[in-house]
Amino acid sequence: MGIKVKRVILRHLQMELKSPFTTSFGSFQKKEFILVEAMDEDGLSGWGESVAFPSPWYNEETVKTNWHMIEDFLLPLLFQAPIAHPEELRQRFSVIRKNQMAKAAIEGAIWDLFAKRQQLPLHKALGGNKNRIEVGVSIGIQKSIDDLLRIIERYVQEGYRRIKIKIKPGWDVEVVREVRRRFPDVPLMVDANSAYSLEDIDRLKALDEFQLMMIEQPLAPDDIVDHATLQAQLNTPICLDESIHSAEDARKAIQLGSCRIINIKIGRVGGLAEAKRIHDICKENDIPVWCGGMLEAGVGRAHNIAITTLDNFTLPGDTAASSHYWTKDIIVPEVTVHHGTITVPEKPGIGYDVDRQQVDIYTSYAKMYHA
Ligand SMILES: O=C(O)CCC(=O)c1ccccc1C(=O)O
Ligand SMILES: [Mg+2]
Repeated sequence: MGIKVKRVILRHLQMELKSPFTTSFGSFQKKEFILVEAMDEDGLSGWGESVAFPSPWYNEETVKTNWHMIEDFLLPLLFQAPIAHPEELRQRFSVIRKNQMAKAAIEGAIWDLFAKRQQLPLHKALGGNKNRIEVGVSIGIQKSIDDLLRIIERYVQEGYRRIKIKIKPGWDVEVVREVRRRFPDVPLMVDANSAYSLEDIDRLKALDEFQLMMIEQPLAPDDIVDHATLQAQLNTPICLDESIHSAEDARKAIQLGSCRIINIKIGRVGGLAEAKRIHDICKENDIPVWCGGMLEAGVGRAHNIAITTLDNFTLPGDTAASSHYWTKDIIVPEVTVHHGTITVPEKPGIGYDVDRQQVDIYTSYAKMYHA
C-alpha cells in the first residue's frame, strides 16, 4: 500500500526577518520561499519547504527556478506512480539534473506524509536516536565589532552551544581576535561563504591561532581541489558547505582531504535520503557532521531537527529557535531552545502542527495541482 499523492499545493510565502542577516555574498531582510503541501487519498497532508532564496547568491537555484522545476518536472514524476517509500524519490527524480532544493522540497513533504501514515515521528522514520539535539547560532556580519560582541554576549547567555560568525576579507582576523579576547573559551567557528581564494592563504592561516572549531567554506562553492591544498596547510579543520551537493561529492572530498567536517543541508543535497547517505559516508570515515541552516521557517526547521537525531551529527548545528528569526513562525508549537538544546518532538511526522491561519497571512499566491 504505497502512498498515492492526490493533490499538491504550492504556496509562495514572505516573512519578515526580525533583523537583517548579512553574509559575504549579500544581505537578507526578509525570507521568501515555497511551502509544499502534499495530500494523500485519506486527506493526510505532508509538508516540505524549499530553501531556495529569491536570488542565486548562495547557489544557482531561486524561488522561481524551484517553482518551475516542481511544476513542470517533479510533480509529473511524483504523480506518475504510488510511492512505497520516500527513498524511491531519489531514483525517480534522478532523470532531472541538479535542482537539489526543488527536489528536497517535494521529498520532504513525502517523508512527512510517510511518517504520519506510519504513525511515527519523522526522526524515527529516518533512523534517528536522540530525544534532544544541541544547537548553535549563526551570526551575520555586523556594522561594528562592538555590535557583534553585544550580540554574541546575548547568545552565550541564552546557552547556545557554539557561536558561528560570518567572515569576509576585511571582516575576519581582527574581528576574530576581538571575539576571542572577550570570549576566550566559547566554542567558536567562522563561515566565509566562499569569499576567499588560495591567494589569501596567509590570512586564512592567521586564523589558526584562535582555536576555532572549524572554518566553513573558505574557497569557491564548487571547489574541492584547492580546499585540499588549503587544508594541508591549516591546523584548523575546514568544513565544507556549498561544495557538497551529494554523497558522491562527500566521498571525493574526503578522499582528497578537502575537509575534516561536513555541514549537511537537506536542501543543498537534494533531500533527506541523500542527507542520510552523506551522514553514513562521513561516519565510516570519522568525519563529524552538523546540520546547516537556510533561515528556515518552521517546516524546514522541523526537518532539520529530525535529521540531526542521526548519530554522526555530533557537532551543534545552525538550527536556532523560531523566535531568533520570526515574530511568529508557521508551526505550533514554535521551536524553542533551552540551554542550547531542542527537545525532539514525538508526534507523528515533522512533529509540529502547521498553523494554517499563519500560513495564509504570509502567502502571496498559491496553486493546486491534481494527480
Ligand atoms: O541560521 C541559519 O539558518 C544559518 C544561517 C547561515 O549561516 C546561512 C544563511 C543563509 C545562507 C547560507 C548560510 C550558510 O550556512 O552558509
Ligand atoms: Mg555556510
